[in-house]
Order: sequence, then C-alpha cells, then structure tokens
Amino acid sequence: MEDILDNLNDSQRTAVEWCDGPQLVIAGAGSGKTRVLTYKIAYLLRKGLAPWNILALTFTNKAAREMKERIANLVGTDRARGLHMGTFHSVFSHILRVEAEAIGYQSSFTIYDQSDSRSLVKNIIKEMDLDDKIYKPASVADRISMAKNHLVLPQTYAMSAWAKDDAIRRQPSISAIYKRYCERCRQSNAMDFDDLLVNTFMLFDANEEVLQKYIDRFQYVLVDEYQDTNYVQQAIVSQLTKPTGRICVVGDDAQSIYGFRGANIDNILNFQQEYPNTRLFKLERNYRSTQNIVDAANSLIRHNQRQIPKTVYSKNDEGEHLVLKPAYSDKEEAIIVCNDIRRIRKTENGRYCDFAILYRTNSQSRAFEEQMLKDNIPYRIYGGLSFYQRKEIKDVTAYYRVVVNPDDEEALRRIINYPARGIGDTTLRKIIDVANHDGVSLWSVISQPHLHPIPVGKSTLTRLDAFCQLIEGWRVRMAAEDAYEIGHSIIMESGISKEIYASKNPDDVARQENLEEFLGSLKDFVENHREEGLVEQMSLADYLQDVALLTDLDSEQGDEDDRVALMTVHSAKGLEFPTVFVVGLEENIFPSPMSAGSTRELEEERRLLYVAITRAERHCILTCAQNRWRYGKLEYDTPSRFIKDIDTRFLRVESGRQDYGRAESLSGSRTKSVYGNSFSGQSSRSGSSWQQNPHPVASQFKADPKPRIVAPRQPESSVDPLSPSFRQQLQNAGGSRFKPVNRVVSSNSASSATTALKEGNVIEHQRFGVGTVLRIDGSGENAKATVEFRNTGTKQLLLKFAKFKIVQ
Ligand SMILES: Nc1ncnc2c1ncn2[C@@H]1O[C@H](COP(=O)(O)OP(=O)(O)OP(=O)(O)O)[C@@H](O)[C@H]1O
Ligand SMILES: [Mg+2]
Repeated sequence: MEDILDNLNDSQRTAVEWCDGPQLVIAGAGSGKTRVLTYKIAYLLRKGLAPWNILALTFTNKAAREMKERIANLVGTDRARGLHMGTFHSVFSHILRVEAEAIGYQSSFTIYDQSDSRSLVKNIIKEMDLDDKIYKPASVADRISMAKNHLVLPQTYAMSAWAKDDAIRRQPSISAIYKRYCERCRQSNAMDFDDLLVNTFMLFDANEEVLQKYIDRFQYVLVDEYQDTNYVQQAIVSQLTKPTGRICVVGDDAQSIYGFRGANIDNILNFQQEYPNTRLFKLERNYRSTQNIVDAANSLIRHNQRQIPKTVYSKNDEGEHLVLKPAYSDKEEAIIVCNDIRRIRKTENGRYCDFAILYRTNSQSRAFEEQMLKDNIPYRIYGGLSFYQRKEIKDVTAYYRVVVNPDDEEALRRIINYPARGIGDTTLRKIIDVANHDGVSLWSVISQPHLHPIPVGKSTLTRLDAFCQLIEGWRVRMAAEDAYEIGHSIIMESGISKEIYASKNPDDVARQENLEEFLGSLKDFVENHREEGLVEQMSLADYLQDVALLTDLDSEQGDEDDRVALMTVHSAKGLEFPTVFVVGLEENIFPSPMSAGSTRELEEERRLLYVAITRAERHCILTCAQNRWRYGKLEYDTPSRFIKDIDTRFLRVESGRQDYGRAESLSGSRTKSVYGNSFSGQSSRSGSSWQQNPHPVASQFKADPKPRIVAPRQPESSVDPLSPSFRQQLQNAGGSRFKPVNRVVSSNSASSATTALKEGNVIEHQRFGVGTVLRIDGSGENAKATVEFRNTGTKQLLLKFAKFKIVQ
C-alpha cells in the first residue's frame, strides 16, 4: 500500500486514505483531483473492496478509460476488472437496459440523439399546426431538455413557473409539445439522452428494491468534475449515496463551464448541506503548469465575483510569460500558430501531440485545418459534426435501429421510403394519424394493419407489407449473425449501396468513402472483440449501444497517433498539453456574443478561459485576429476584454510574424527578425503592412520591454518535418480524421496449434495471458476451449479465432 501512496503529496494522501464518510475535494486546476480519485479507487481495491462495488462517474468515456488503465497499472489488471466506470449516460443506460421493464420499456430501446429529438419536436410542431417561426424546433427541444434535466416532467410542467414563462414569451404550447414528445418517445421504445438520466431517477424513485440493489452494489461512489453535474445527475447520486454516505466528489467551482446546458454550480457549493457530515479537502499545489501559467490563470479568475476562495500555486519552473500574438486575419492567426508549432517542436524536440489548439466554437477550426494541410502538420479535430451525424451514416444506422427496435419512430420515418419504395408522405401521414389515434408505434400500425386499419389503397398496403417483411427477415437473422454480417447485408439488401454507388458526382463519391469507412469501423468493432477469442459475438444491438453514447471526445479513435489536437475549450476539460494555443480571443467570439448580456454568463465565459489556460504545462500562447471571415462576411473585431484581466506581469505581447510568410522566408531576404517591437513601429522588416497600419491590439498593450533577436531560420522548403512513412500515412488518411478502411485486418488466422490443443495444456493468449485448458468442446470449426487464465479468470475461446501459443 505504502508504495502507491508514495506518489502523492500529504494533502492528496490524506484525501485518499480518508474513507469515513462523505468527502468533498475542492481544488484548483492541475492540483491532482483526478489523481486523487484514481488513487482512491486503487486504495479501496487494495483494501479489499471488490471492483464491482465501486462506481466512478467521469465526464467522458475517454476519461473513464484512462482512469481504468492507470488503476490497472497500480493494482494489476485482474484486480481492476469489473469496475463500474463511465459517464453518467453510459453507466445508467446499461442499468436501464437491465431494468427496462420496471419502467415500461423493452430492453431493446434505442437512443435518440440530438438530431432525432429535434426532428421529433419539429414533426410534433407541424402536426399541431403551430408556427415554426414562433416555435423553433431547436429551441423548443432545448427547453424540453432543460426541463428534463431539472426533473420538471410533463405532468408538472403545465402548472409550473416554466409554463408561465412560456406564456410571457408567447409560446404557451410548449407544455403540450413536451407532453406529446414524451408520449412519442415511449411509443417508440426510445429514450433521448436526457431520458437516460430522468428514467434512472424515476426507476430508483418508484422501485425501492431496485434502488436498494444498486445501493448495495455501489458501495463507494466517486464523481470527477462534480462542478459540472446538473440537477438530475446530482439527484441520482443522492439516491444512491444518501443512505450510506460513501461518496467522494472532486471539482473546482472555477471550472464550471456547462451552465448553458443546465449544469448547476450550486451542486458543489451546497454539497456540505446535502451531506451534513462532509469533510472538505483542499489541494493547493498545481503540478501541471509553470508558475507563470498558474499565476496568470489566477489573476484572470480573480475578476469573478462568485467563487470559493482558494490558493493555487506551482513549484515548477517559473517558466515563460503567457504570450499574446495578435494577427491581422484568421489566416495569419493560423500561420502564426503553425509556425510556433514547428518552432517549439524543433527546439524542444517535442511531438505533435504535445500541442493543442483550443477555440471557443467549432467553426474556428477551418482556418487551422487549411494551414496545417499546407504545412504538412498532422492534426486531429475533436468534436464538430460527428462522423455518425453524416446523412448516409444516419441512414444506415436508422436501418439498424429499426431492425433492433422496430418501434423507433424517428428511425422508421427516415427509412420507410428511403431508398424510394412508393410509400409517400401522404401515406406516412395517415400511418402517423392512426398511430397517434390508437396510441401505438408506427411499426405496430404497419405490421398489424388488421388491428390498425390504414385508409390507403391495396397496392400501398402491399408495399408496406413488403417493407415489414424486409425488416422482419433481418430481425430473424440478427439473432444468429454478428453485427458486421447482418450490418453488411442490410446495406446491400436495403438498396442503400445501390443508391450511393449509382452516382459519380463528387458528393456521392465522398458518401461511398464514408460508407466504406463505416463498414470498416463495424468490422473493427466485431474483430476487436473476436480477437479476444470470446465465444459471445457482438450483435447489432451491442454496436448501436456503443455508438450512441460516444461523446465529442470519444468519437475519435487512435489517440496514440502523433497529431496536434484541435478542439473547443469545452472538450478540453480535464486534459493537459505541454503547449496550448488559445485562439480567437476577440470580443465577439470569446466571450461568446450570446453571453455578453449578463454577469453570470460572462463569469462562465471567464471560467472557460481559465480552463483553457490551465490546460497548458509549459507554453500558453494566446492569439486574436483583427478580421476574419465569418458567416460569409469579413468581420472586424477588437481583442477580448478578458485579455486585460490577465496581470501584465505574466503576459507579454509579441508579434507572431517573425517567421511569417513562406514567400518571405523562401526568398531568404530576411536574416533577422524582431519580437515585439512592431508595436512601436520599429520593425526591421521592409514592406510590412504592419508598420503602415498599426495593429489595433498593439495600442492596447505594452510591448515587450526587451525585444529579442531571433536566430535566422532555415528556409521552410529545405526542412521536411515529416518522415516519408508518416507522409504516406497522412496521404492514406486523406487528411481525414477517421481511420482508413484498408486498416481492417482479418483475424481469421486459425493456427495449426489449435488442433493439437488438449485438456491440461498451458497456453499463452495474446490478451488474457497464461492459462490452463480445462475442457475442449466440439471439433473443427466449432471447437471451443474453456481456459482458466491465471490473472484474467475463466473464459471460453472459439479456437478458430483465438490467438495463443501452447506453452506446455
Ligand atoms: N503528487 C503528485 N506528484 C506528481 N505529479 C502529480 C501529483 N499530483 C498531480 N500530479 C500530476 O499533475 C497533473 C494534474 O493532475 P490532475 O489531472 O489529477 O489534476 P486535476 O486537479 O484533476 O486537474 P483539472 O482541474 O484540470 O481536472 C497530472 O499530470 C498529474 O499526474
Ligand atoms: Mg481533473
């Protein structure tokens, strides 16, 4: 035990060892909160608590995976197996699958994503003959989501202050839309993201034994990033832990940045009232960043009124100042950043993955992408329009959803006449009317027309019947085939592949590539599980569950690649990088123009910048542009007000243009460059418009008092930062952030060893390690071995696929 706790400082160690009741750890960025949670779990396991008795809730699935890996390193893979870890949504969706019946769902329920929810709201608005200019589907859907996250359900909404507010804003029908929305989700055996939480709360609220079962199971509950939990999440945690008090939450009120989505900073502020015996722990030393970065971030956040006072200091090097590099345009901003990446990577012998570019909104990524492609800098964009949101992929997954759960209305509507099969809008409307009238799903209507007569002609009925047969056929096969086999058949037999491959226009070619990539990922999913040699195959339902819960950060795979990370500040929560660029620090971007109205929202924006800066370990570079293309127009802007909040003792303004301009450096005309003094109009560069047109930011900041001379740079053309193999990889990937299909490897590699395998043999499996064969069943293709692995337990392996060698 001593050994692992040696990696902690005294306050961290005390927080880990104290397990006598509710525990709140409030501490600034980089002070080891996540580390404390990780070590605490390891500590509990070492103390003998079983892994399945621990529930840890994180903000992304990726964070959960990383934490699990660290714990496995600390206590051994075997001891860590079976921990319940993940986001609220993923952990509770699994519980809901098991307990679905108790709340009137089938366990095959599908999950509506944001676009499904909006589309359903839109349909309802249309059906109710409401004006969609007054009832904008996206904002109505957001309002419904907000109500759900506050546990204001349709029954109470109509009588609540929410409905009164709606009336004042002349949207009195939101309550009725909300009610109908919930009915339709139920009829569709579908849950939206918010339902995963609301239904969990309702499940526990209405079923004492079920709740007790989970209270007994989760003997210790730990929550990371507690400051960004919302009302319903807090309510569920409370249901599970109030009776036992075995809860440990960690967070930083200064990093609460999801208020716009309903996160409630009061959860952390009121924790001690909620759990009267709480012990509060503080961590003060930041291990992540240089002193300058910590001090700069502190000086910024000090401008917020509403916060818990706390000390954060660093004993790392003093480090260099934060640097502000103003640019003329978004294009120049991208060039400055790319040049810095190359410069720092070279001087520090670093990797591309040591850099992150953080922006306020996803649309800012474009200029950086373009520049990085030009400069051959490998990058990965996190978030944005997810691969799974593309039309062709949504079409395919809609088929899958209907096969798994035919009641899924949104999916069914999407595919009932795609590809065209003569079931037009008029027919669909009639089906919906019958379904609404009878209170059943669309599928119930079309699959049982004798029970729910549809007023359409005979030929239409025949077409509907053919469609149902098609779906039923796949449903039967789904039981026997793995996700790839059935998934592939559906694409071929539904007519989707014909539709997409028929055309040669460039958009469709991109669709074909996406479809192939998608099939590749499906194959990967199945193979990854099969490579483990497990008998149980991954079904289409497993795949959908896996895909539906990917968050912005999870949707990317292959993190091991050496690439610069591009993401919004929101997505960067909890992460750290040696060098961080915070870009687009302008008045109409950061703070977001939506927040300029209220102090509360402005404080959230300031916290957002605090989060951004505190991601940096050694270098933090801020940029802003004088003009940029937005929404098809060239817009001019002034620097963000937040820049002034940062104490100038820790911030320096520099011209980033010292190595700007490929043409300039290629011509070799420049032998030296000067930092900073361009603001005072003394730039040595001739012909720079910088001099003729002083930068607007320049006048607002004092230039670096000690301009530095920078060594001449190599002309860029002579330096190839990429190895030929990496360049090839980049070409293969087409600059895309998704895996190319040709990486899919077949694992059908039955080794000759398998035929010789006997009971009593000791084998070494590539993932499960060393184990003894207890039994062999079946023969040839179907031969299975039951193996007791030393560290990973007993498993059944399908010998055709399992990868192992016989040791003795
Ligand atoms: N006692 C320690 N010794 C060495 N390194 C430490 C120690 N405590 C924390 N660190 C390191 O400092 C960094 C920040 O820790 P961690 O991510 O746990 O902080 P955090 O408080 O969760 O930050 P954030 O507020 O950004 O979520 C990590 O790289 C971590 O490994
Ligand atoms: Mg953390």
